Amino acid sequence: MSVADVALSRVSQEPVHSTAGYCNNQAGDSILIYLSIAGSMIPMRVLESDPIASVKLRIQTCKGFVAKKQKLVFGGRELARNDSLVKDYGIKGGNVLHLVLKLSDLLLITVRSTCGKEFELHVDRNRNVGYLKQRIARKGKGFEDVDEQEIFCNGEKVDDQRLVDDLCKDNDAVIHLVVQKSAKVRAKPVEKDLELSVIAESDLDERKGGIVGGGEDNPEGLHIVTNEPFLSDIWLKPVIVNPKAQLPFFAWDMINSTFEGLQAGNHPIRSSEGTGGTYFMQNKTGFEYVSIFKPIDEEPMAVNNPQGLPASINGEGLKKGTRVGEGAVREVAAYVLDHPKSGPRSLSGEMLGFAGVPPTCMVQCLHEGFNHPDGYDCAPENVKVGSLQMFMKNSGSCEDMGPGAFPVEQVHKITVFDIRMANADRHAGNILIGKGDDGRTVLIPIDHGYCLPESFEDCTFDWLYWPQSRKPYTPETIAYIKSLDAEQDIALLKSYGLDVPLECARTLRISTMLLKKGVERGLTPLAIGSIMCRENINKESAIEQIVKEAQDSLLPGMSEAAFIQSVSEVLDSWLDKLTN
Ligand SMILES: Nc1ncnc2c1ncn2[C@@H]1O[C@H](COP(=O)(O)OP(=O)(O)OP(=O)(O)O)[C@@H](O)[C@H]1O
Repeated sequence: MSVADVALSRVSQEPVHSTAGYCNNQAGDSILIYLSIAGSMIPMRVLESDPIASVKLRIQTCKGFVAKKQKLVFGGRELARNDSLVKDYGIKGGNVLHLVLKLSDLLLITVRSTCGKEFELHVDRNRNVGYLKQRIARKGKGFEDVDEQEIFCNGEKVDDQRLVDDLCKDNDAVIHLVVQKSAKVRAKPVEKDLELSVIAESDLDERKGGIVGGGEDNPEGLHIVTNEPFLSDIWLKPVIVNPKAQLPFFAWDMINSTFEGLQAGNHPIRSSEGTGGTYFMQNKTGFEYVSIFKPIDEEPMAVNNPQGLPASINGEGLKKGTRVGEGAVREVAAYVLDHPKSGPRSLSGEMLGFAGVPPTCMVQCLHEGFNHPDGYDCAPENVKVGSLQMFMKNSGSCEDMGPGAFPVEQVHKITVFDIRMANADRHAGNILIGKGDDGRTVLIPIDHGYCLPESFEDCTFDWLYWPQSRKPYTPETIAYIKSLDAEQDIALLKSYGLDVPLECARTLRISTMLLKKGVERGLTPLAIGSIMCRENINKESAIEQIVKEAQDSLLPGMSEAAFIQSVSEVLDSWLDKLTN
């Protein structure tokens, strides 16, 4: 069921007393709230003592939206804690909850040959069968000629105009792709994705050298428009605040490929997942995604947010201690601070750091394909500023499977990053699952718009509940943690022109300190992470209490350094009590 399928009437101005058609619950402390989704209002009865998880389950039962694909927002705050109660969030009768659905746009299609070789394709579910054939053809190996491919679904030939999404509607359907003269490909939907199995009539794959990637274009040269910006209706250039902090070559490659894609007429594709405006940017062939663009004016609660979230009243973002419009800067900061084991990356340095945050930079981009609710022309006010992040090939997110299979060191690198950055948005959907060169599972952390908040209130880490977080850090990871230096990190951000407000710099100092002191005492990721996260929404975390105690012990007018020293002492005695 898609959002558009929810044909619901708007809420009436009068309180609604009839329960006909509602998600109903008759118990004593029940209240009537409204769910706002895609411009419609759904009345719904819940108990004030209901956990948020039950509210989501009720929405699932009544409306068919799977609970883990739901994001609920009330009063400018995401109801991120499933075990917290409706009343904990201050929700009262008559209140409106905004429901955002995290629908996956990309289908992972696995093409498997009888020789045991396979390749994967990511295809937007809104593309048609003709496009799917072209993607298969680009992989070579006997499929080159699109005209030789025929796709059958439930015994009927599917024409090229049919949407890929339609092929996955019926989970029992078997789809066949017949490649005339050479091979057959059979496909069946596997949960949300599609698996194609190739039944070659000969050992064609072998003769052609096996199944490998389709020789992606590797555009050379720079195609960034650097002269007058508004001569063209397409515009993309990096935002470089400090000219001395140059962009590495791989960031330029990403920007160039993205620009070529736009120039070739390949429009940004808006993700239906997530609470903000997030766009998949294509390369010039239109067959590959190159990057992810997140404009600041389309962030959750920002004025041009396309997901229907109301604008923030006081400027505060969806998570406590963050501000609307700062998400892109935080995304860039997260990449800059995720330095490799060898230290902060230099120009020729490694692309990925310790945790593997995808390369991210700040850009400005003009294109009609973004959300322009007031209309579009090639005017300066329509230029969007935002973060551009490298698209990472993946087979879904950690939300799609149980955590048992994730390698310990992959989970640990993310725990280090999240604690250090006091990440307020680390749910399993924000970790993609990729494959390293050696074929092993790699976890890819994304979505860092709520890192380094001004306070620790909303820090939550899904990995706290994963078995890997109970295992101690390895000596290599401990060595990396010991090498971290918050003062150097703050200076590094400044060298990129990213001015860190005092409160955010303080967060970085305290969280780095907690991480270092924690490993010195042999604590596990679970033990350290639990100090940073609230057990429930109304109980302050240990780190919040420590910060408060340090603040209380300070005399007015004392320096930041004195404050940090005070936090250090309180933290030491807290940890001593914990470990003795
Ligand atoms: N670097 C990336 N590589 C590949 N896919 C990505 C990348 N970044 C984001 N995506 C895809 O885009 C989707 C939306 O991105 P993201 O979660 O960052 O958006 P958001 O609006 O900030 O979401 P949220 O509501 O979780 O905060 C992701 O679920 C993922 O499928």
